[in-house]
Amino acid sequence: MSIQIPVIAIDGPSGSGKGTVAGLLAKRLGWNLLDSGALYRLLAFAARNHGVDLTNEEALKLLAAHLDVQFVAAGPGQSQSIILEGEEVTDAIRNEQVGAGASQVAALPAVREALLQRQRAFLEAPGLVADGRDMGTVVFPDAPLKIFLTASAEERARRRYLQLKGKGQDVNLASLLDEIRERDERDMQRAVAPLKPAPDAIQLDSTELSIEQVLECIMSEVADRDLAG
Ligand SMILES: Nc1ncnc2c1ncn2[C@@H]1O[C@H](COP(=O)(O)OP(=O)(O)O)[C@@H](O)[C@H]1O
Ligand SMILES: Nc1ccn([C@H]2C[C@H](O)[C@@H](COP(=O)(O)OP(=O)(O)O)O2)c(=O)n1
Repeated sequence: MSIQIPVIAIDGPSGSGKGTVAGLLAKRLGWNLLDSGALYRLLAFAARNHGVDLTNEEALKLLAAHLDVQFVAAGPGQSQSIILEGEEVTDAIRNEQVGAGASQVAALPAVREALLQRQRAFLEAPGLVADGRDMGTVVFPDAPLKIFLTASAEERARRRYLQLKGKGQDVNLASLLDEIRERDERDMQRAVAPLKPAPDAIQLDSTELSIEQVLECIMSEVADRDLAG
C-alpha cells in the first residue's frame, strides 16, 4: 500500500500573504516548502541575464528545463536561500520588475509544462506546503487541503509597499497598485492554469486578518483533517 504524502496547497494573488503563511506553516509542521512563484521569477531573471526575450517560448522552455537552481535550507521549514547558476539571488528576484516578468513567462504553456515535474519533485515526507497560483488546480490536484488566499488589491499593494520599502527599495504605492492589478489580470486571464480557486478550495479573505489569524485558521483545517500526524 502506498502512503500518500500530504500537501497543503496555498494559491492566490500577489500580496495576499501566501509566501509568509506557507513559510510559517512549513516551519510549524516541520514540512517541506515549495515557493513555486520563485521558479517563474528565476526563469524571468535568468532570461534577462542570458538575453532571452520574454516572448520567446521555445528558448524559455529550454532555459526552464535546464534551470540550474538550488533551494538551500538548514532543514524542513527553515528559511530558504535561492542559488541560481552558483549565485545567491534570494533578494534579487523579489522586486516588481521580476514579478511582472515572471507573470509574463508563466503565461506560456511550454514553460509551465517544463516546470511541472520540478515542482512535483518537492513532494517528500513528511509533507509539503506549496504556494503559487495553480497548486490546488494543476500541480497537486489531490492535495487534502487547499486554501485560496485573497485580500483587496489596495491592502495587497499596501503590504507590498511596506515589504519592499522595508528592504530599502524605492517604491511608489500607486504604481504598485497598478502593477498588482495588471499582474492579477494576466494571471487570471491566461489560457493555461489560470489563477482561480480549485472547486474544493477553502477561500480565505485576509484583508482584515493578521498573519497569526490566517495561520490559526489554516491550522484548524489541518487539525480537522488530521494532517499533522
Ligand atoms: N494578514 C496579513 N496582514 C498584514 N500583512 C501581511 C499579512 N499577510 C502577509 N502580510 C505581509 O504582506 C507582505 C506580502 O506577503 P507575501 O507573503 O509575500 O505575499 P504573497 O506571497 O501572497 O505575494 C509581507 O511583507 C507580509 O509580511
Ligand atoms: N504557481 C505559480 C506561481 C507563480 N506564477 C506566476 C504568476 C505570478 O504573477 C508570478 C510570480 O509569482 P509569486 O508567487 O512569486 O508572486 P507574489 O509573491 O504572489 O507577488 O509567477 C504562476 O503562474 N504559477
